This record gives sequence, structure tokens and C-alpha cells, in this order.
Amino acid sequence: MLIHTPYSENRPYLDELEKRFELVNWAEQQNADGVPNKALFKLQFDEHGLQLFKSDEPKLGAIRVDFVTGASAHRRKFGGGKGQAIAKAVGLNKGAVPHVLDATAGLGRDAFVLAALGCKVTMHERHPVVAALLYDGLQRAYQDAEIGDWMKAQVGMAFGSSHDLLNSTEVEPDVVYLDPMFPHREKSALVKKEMRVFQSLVGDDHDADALLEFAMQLASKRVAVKRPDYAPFLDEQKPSMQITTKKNRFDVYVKAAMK
Ligand SMILES: C[S@@+](CC[C@H](N)C(=O)[O-])C[C@H]1O[C@@H](n2cnc3c(N)ncnc32)[C@H](O)[C@@H]1O
Repeated sequence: MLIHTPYSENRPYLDELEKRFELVNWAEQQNADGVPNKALFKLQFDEHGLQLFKSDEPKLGAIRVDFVTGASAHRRKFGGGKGQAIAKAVGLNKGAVPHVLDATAGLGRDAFVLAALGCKVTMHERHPVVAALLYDGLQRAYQDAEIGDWMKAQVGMAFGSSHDLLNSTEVEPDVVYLDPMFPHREKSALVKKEMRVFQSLVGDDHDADALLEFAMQLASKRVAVKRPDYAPFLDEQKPSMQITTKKNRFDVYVKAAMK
């Protein structure tokens, strides 16, 4: 038993999570100093759902996926609609409602923004713990009275690496969206706390360049890549256009017009 819980009735669901996402295997893996993941991180399940803590820095708080309340709900209700940079990046402002394959889903925040704007979204996540957090957040969203029906209709996920999945998927997306990890320079205290836990869990995605070619083959309309403003182009490929925000930019590789 890897996931701690005060509620034994959740054991069957947690056993299923541990198995589906191969969490015991992950827990035994060691970092460069020979410390196993199970000593570095703690997974807990309670009324807030599945949460991850960093064992030596519990004050950093938990990471969890919450599509129903908090920041996600606020952005769904009061966010910038189709005028948001991410919406423009996937071509939503052209009147189309594309099917987006988010090949680096993480905690599903960008995917949720796109789904709330009407896109059908398929998410891929390869990190076992991130995928388990995402799956658990999705189950809670699917059961929610307000957003459950459209979440079930519009948002799904697959556990695995897009390096393999983009080759074998039967999904035919209009847009492939990529947001690989890149060394962080964020200074804001709040983001820094959560990013520290996330960064120490996932590390940097050094193999991200190879995703662009697969993504270009699979997307029928375009590939959108989110980058920090200081990062070079993915795979050194110059995009067709760029949409910039205060901290990030979206490099857009256009294949065909949105309809
Ligand atoms: C920066 S995070 C994405 C954040 C996400 N856009 C969000 O809004 O929550 C990058 C994520 O992509 C995942 N990832 C990187 N390369 C991947 C690959 N080849 N296949 C699947 N997931 C991948 C990492 O494990 C990490 O969780």
C-alpha cells in the first residue's frame, strides 16, 4: 500500500490506481543519490482526492488536480474566453472548435481551459504520479453535477509517452498541443512553491524536441507549442507565427487553415 488514506472504503479504488499507473514500481525507483521515490514523496487520498507531498518540505503544500473548484472553476467562469492567447494558439478565434491532443498534459490545466472553451481534448501523460493525479481529478470532475456531463463527453486521457502514443494513437486531432517542462525561472512565491514540487517530481523533458515531428505528422491543422519567453524554439524549428503573453509564448506551426 503506497497511497495513504484515513478511509479504508477507498482501498479498492486506490489499489486500482496503484496498479493502473504502476506506482509501486515508481516508488522503488531511486534518484541520483540512491534515495527511492517513496522516501522523497508521499501520496495521500482524502476528501480532497489524491494529493502529492514532498516528504522533506511538507510546507510546500500538496499537488492535486481540481477541475471543479478553485482556480480552474474561476478561469472557466471568468477567464478571457476565445481572446486568451492559448485559445488563439489552437485556432479557436477562427470560429473552429478543434479536437486537441494535449501530448504533454501535466496537471491538465491548459487542457481544461481548452475543453471549457468547447474543444474536445485527449490528454497524454507519461509520468506515473502525474498521470494518477490527473486521472483522479478527472474522476471527480466526471462525477460533478455541474461539469460532469460535458467533461465526460469532451475530455479523456491516456497514460504513456507521446513518443509512442503519437505513433500508435487512433485519435485524429486537428491540433496537437505541446508544453514540455523547461528549466524554470519563475519568481512568484506561489508558483514557485508548486513548481518546486512538480519540478522535483518530473524534472526537465530533455527529449521534447523529438515530439515536434510526430506532432506535425498527426495534426491535420496545426501544432501549438507553449514555451517560456526565454526558451529556444522546439527542435530549433521556426514557427509560422507566435502569440506572446507576459511570461510565455505560443509557437504555432500551421499546416492548414482552421475551418
Ligand atoms: C509543463 S508540464 C505540462 C503542464 C500542462 N500544460 C498544464 O497545463 O498542466 C509537462 C508535462 O508533460 C509530460 N510529458 C513530457 N514529455 C511527455 C511525453 N513524451 N509523453 C507524455 N507526457 C510527457 C511531463 O511528464 C509533464 O507532466
